[in-house]
Amino acid sequence: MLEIRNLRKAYGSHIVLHDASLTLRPGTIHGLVGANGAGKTTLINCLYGLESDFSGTIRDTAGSAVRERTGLLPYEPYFYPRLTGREYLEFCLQARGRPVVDFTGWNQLLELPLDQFADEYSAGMRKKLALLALLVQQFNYLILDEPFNGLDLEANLLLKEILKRLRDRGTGILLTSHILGALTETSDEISVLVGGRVQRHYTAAEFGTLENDLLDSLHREKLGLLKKLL
Ligand SMILES: Nc1ncnc2c1ncn2[C@@H]1O[C@H](COP(=O)(O)OP(=O)(O)OP(=O)(O)O)[C@@H](O)[C@H]1O
Repeated sequence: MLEIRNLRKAYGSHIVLHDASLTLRPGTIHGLVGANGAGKTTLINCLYGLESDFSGTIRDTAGSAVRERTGLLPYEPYFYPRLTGREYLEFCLQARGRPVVDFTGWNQLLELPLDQFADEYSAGMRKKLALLALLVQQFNYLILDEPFNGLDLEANLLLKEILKRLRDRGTGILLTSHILGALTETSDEISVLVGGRVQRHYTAAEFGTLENDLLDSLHREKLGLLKKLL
């Protein structure tokens, strides 16, 4: 399991995460929702070791460093200039000391022009390439920051199916999305980040309540304001 306990992270005087706790279990898809700026990416970056200077505990209960058995899809994947898609994939594997594998099978699904420069890919293609680099590595855990964002309809459907199959094979997947349907269709549990804390945790049986809770707060606050404006 990956465990986050009482995570507190501030940028200067701005406290982003106050006391966030979350567990990612093997064989589970765990959705993380929260408003823009709620701290989802910050939480992910702390979990993956991209941020330091936080308090609380973050650990892989198997005893290894989180990064060793975990792959990260960042919100905006970065590619070195003048590196083809294929070279990027090879680079990712070699950087982790893994053998270079044949990408053909996975790329029949994702259909990327692997011999073009990755920094010239469209936004959706960039996301697919970063995903492909994770899929060929067989991680125990995946952390996916907005994986559906920018993907076309077919790739969206495909990704949902890929995630479910990985989950069924034992992978623990933490994913963020602003598309509630994408989360409720794929996740086994969803945590809601509000005010720097996991305000509530919903099991799949409670997803109907989650939608109602979100709609309720929208109706109470923003739709009331909108009525005054329009
Ligand atoms: N490097 C940084 N320096 C200063 N403040 C930062 C930094 N990174 C994030 N923040 C602030 O932390 C807060 C949380 O940002 P974060 O990107 O984690 O939110 P998020 O929930 O992922 O948002 P979104 O849904 O818009 O992607 C924001 O107020 C943001 O301005």
